[in-house]
Amino acid sequence: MTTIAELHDRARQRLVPEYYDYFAGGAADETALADNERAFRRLALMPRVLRGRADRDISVELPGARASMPVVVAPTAFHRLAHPDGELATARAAAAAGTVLIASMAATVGVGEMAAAARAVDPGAALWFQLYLQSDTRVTETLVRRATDAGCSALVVTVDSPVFGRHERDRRNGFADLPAGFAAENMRDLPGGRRNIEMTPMSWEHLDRLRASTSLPVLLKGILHPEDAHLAIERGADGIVVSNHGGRQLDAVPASIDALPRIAEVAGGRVPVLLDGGVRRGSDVAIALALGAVAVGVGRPVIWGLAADGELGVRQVLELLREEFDHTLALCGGQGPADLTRDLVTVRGPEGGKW
Ligand SMILES: Cc1cc2nc3c(=O)[nH]c(=O)nc-3n(C[C@H](O)[C@H](O)[C@H](O)COP(=O)(O)O)c2cc1C
Ligand SMILES: CCCCC(=O)C(=O)O
Repeated sequence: MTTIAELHDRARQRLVPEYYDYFAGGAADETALADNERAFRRLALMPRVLRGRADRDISVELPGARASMPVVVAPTAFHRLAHPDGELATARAAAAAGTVLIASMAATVGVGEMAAAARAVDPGAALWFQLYLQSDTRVTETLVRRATDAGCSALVVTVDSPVFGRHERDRRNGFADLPAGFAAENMRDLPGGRRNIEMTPMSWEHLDRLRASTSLPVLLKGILHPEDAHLAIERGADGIVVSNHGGRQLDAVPASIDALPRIAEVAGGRVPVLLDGGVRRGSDVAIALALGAVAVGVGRPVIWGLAADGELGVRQVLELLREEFDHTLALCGGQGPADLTRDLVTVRGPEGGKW
């Protein structure tokens, strides 16, 4: 397999069709889903010449972790629907790639087991834990404790989901919940049961409470409005993930990459800004970094790798992105991520719309 697109094709052939639709689908008309990828194709890189060096270093410093490349694994639910090894395979592959795995609260393997699988590959493996704040604060506290005990080095609170997105493929397929035999293992023994992950409206005060209850860095995932980035930083967030949830929440939103520049401007380097949504090529990673991200997350590509070939497939996805990003950096005349500056990105077509 030489591209993520090929792994996607293989995954499509292998997956149960209803599960494929769950993973691949977006909300409503899937406008945002499609635009996440298309928006990258509307942008271009303006390479610099005669300043290259052969000793490139693509590692990046992130909250509670150093990653071997500016690509991390975005949190996605229900990996055992993609492959019997589920999140264990994903965790091993992320550890082998030396990058951060953001464990989903809705994982079908508990975060402790994921961490153990990752650390068997690399004792220094870094995991973050993604969280939907629950209205019962005891549930949230227990989840934070489980993540902390597992050695997670940051929390990622998903803030774009006051309600579930309208996944119309799932409605058509009658896919409403995890099938029998699978469970959201992080919810084990919690009130509400293992299947019952709540998405409910939350406020900045809930976040204050979470921050007061943990010493872990807290990143907010799912910010698109620059004013929310401003508020997040004011309220002490340790990082921002610009994301439209892979086009699975509100459909009428911009592509993640189109929302990034203004948020990066607001952040002004005070906190790290990450981005996810539509990253399929190393050049997408380079564009996101040039527009102000310190790293990107990949969601579906990891699932395609997992469904195509388990741990090996996920490793392939991550190594393809590493190779492609490093290659792009070289072609742009860069030695490291810091060389990818905003002036390197342009909109396709003649500048100003005229030759
Ligand atoms: C099948 C699937 C499940 C997801 N589950 C979660 C989740 O449990 N928590 C979360 O914060 N985001 C979740 N996301 C969103 C991803 O973290 C990420 O924002 C998105 O997938 C990025 O877009 P990409 O798939 O184009 O890379 C999910 C996305 C997909 C596709
Ligand atoms: C309770 C599962 C949430 C998964 C999710 O965030 C998604 O499917 O987008």
